[in-house]
Amino acid sequence: MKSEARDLPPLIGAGGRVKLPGSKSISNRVLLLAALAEGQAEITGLLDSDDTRVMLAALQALGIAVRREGETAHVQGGAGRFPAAQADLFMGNAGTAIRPLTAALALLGGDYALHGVPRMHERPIGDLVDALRQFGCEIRYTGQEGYPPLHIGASHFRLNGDVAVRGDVSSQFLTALLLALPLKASDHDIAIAVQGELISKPYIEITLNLLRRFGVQVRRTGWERFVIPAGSGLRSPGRIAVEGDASSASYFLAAGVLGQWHGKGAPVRVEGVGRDSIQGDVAFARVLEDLGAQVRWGDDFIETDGLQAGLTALRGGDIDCLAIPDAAMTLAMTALFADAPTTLTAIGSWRVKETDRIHAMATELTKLGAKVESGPDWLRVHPLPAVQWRSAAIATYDDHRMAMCFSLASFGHADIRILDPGCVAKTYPGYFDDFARIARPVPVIAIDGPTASGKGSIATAVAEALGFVCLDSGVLYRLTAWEALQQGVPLDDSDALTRLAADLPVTFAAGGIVLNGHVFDAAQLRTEAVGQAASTIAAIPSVREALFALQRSFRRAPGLVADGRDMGTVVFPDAPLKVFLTASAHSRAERRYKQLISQGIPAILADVFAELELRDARDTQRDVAALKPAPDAQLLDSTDLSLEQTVEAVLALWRQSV
Ligand SMILES: Nc1ncnc2c1ncn2[C@@H]1O[C@H](COP(=O)(O)OP(=O)(O)OP(=O)(O)O)[C@@H](O)[C@H]1O
Ligand SMILES: Nc1ccn([C@@H]2O[C@H](COP(=O)(O)O)[C@@H](O)[C@H]2O)c(=O)n1
Repeated sequence: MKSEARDLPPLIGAGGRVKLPGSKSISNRVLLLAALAEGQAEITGLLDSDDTRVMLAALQALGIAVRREGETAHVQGGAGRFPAAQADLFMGNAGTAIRPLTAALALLGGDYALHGVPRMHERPIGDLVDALRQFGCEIRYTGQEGYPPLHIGASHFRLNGDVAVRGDVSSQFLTALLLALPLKASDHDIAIAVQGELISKPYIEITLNLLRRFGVQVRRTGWERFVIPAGSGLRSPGRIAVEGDASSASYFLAAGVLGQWHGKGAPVRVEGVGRDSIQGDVAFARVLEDLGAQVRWGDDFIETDGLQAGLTALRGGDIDCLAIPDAAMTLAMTALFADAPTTLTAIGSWRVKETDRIHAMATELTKLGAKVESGPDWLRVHPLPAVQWRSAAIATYDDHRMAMCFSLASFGHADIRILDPGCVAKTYPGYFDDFARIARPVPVIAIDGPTASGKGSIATAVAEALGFVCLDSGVLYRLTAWEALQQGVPLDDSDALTRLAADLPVTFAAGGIVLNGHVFDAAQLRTEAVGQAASTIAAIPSVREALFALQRSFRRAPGLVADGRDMGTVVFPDAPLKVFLTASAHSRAERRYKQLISQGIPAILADVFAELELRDARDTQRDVAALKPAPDAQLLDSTDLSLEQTVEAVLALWRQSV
């Protein structure tokens, strides 16, 4: 089931610390090794995500006793066998679970069915199956040849020289064999010969490192031949800690660079990986450093802090990503902010990941306005100038890394909506909450209140004092009403009014409002007829919805002051300062009366008062986005304050809030 879309506020900076969730690659390898080993294992820092749950559920279905307490799991090893000789195993879309389990089950033999989500059935496994068949394993494709689902039958284990496995499609095939073959190496050396250039070598390093922890010393000749020595057997190390996930670290490390030079930021530190990490994706931080980022390394942390002295943007260039296929996706995002095109090479494996990531990345970057080129195993991303950014709803293709990567687009100059953000549960269920904790959104001062309370005048003065952008949201309702009156659209024709609002041909230039390509005399909007019509159509939910994105598009660095009726309650609910500005009805009527007269618009005070009360009633009593203070709004009564005093009061509240 798809999750609800998530709108990300544009960001002006980033700063803080993130404790990384456990590494997916380490978690699933350690779980399998512990399940097959002799003895009990206590695994700390274990990742809790879809992919690790899939592995845990499979191991339990295979009869392994696992007790979980938060991030710690206690596994009673099966000492080289699974108690259940028969099982039906759902593998979701977890490549790190299905591949090594297939190898272990096939070598042990039994009656096992392995299947997953539809995408899993499109991810190749034929090279692994071919390798296992050389050992006499019985494996049958129950769907499409070369892909899951699979049925595993009896094992007629035999050794016949080196076993060949391809290394150029996925390194997980080799990992699967390395993890499972100690089960059969009691009497003989078992050798694996890798065919083709091995990709993702650092992931093989993780596998070898963890095998060592479980007592198996694999010998290797370069990256072509691996030998599991006779007499090898898996023995639990007792306690084993899982490092933080280095691929997940990449988003925060990128944020620490983009956030610092785009505005307000402090360093961003990820905790759980450091200079001695066994994960290859920590090399992402070195790549960032080469591109011009300031990076600091600790034993258990990595920190980024903007750009190196003298730089104004990250450098572009060609980057060989063979060793960092997952974290390389993050480089496609930082490339938007570089000073020259960035070409990611050796990323052919992206084609067979959770989705075709080269296609997905190119498609979604293009939506933002970026120029992107791609080939079978490469992707070139051109820098995206501020004025060319387009707001976009980003599709995530049921791929956690697509969702996490595109959170970085919120450092750009557009509004970003992430579709189906829940797909991050595969490896990082709390990602968006952690990202929000280090993100510094473009600040908004929301000023709401009744008619003629002074919102517009105060908002303009506050914006000027702070150098912020100013949005008078009432103008959008007034413009829609004005167009409706011009075109003779009845004020109860909600469909026609919604179309008018959605296609409002308006831009806001330094010289004022440009409507239908012409500078518009804003005084025409200030008549009471337009005001009443505006408040009538403002009660139509679809009209409000149609104006929503336009209002949010005003939130740009360095900040926004927005005035209206629902700025703090609906449009910018995360505004760090919300002011509800009031004044007595009498003083508001008097102010409006004086304002109209000073503008040469004839008015009668009693009429102004009556119309103001009518509009107040309509605005406060409507069903949708009714005028009311947000629960966290500061109430400010300006009845006895001058304009200047009111401005100062708002500025004082702002100073207190930052
Ligand atoms: N504190 C104040 N003291 C005296 N006059 C004020 C004060 N605040 C605003 N005014 C004046 O009141 C008039 C109405 O203010 P303004 O147009 O800013 O109100 P508003 O809340 O934006 O109204 P609307 O909702 O109708 O757009 C202006 O002439 C403005 O100068
Ligand atoms: N956020 C807003 C702003 C305005 N309205 C409606 O538009 C009318 C005109 O607004 P002014 O601030 O220019 O007077 C107003 O009476 C509201 O009905 C709104 O609903 N939400």
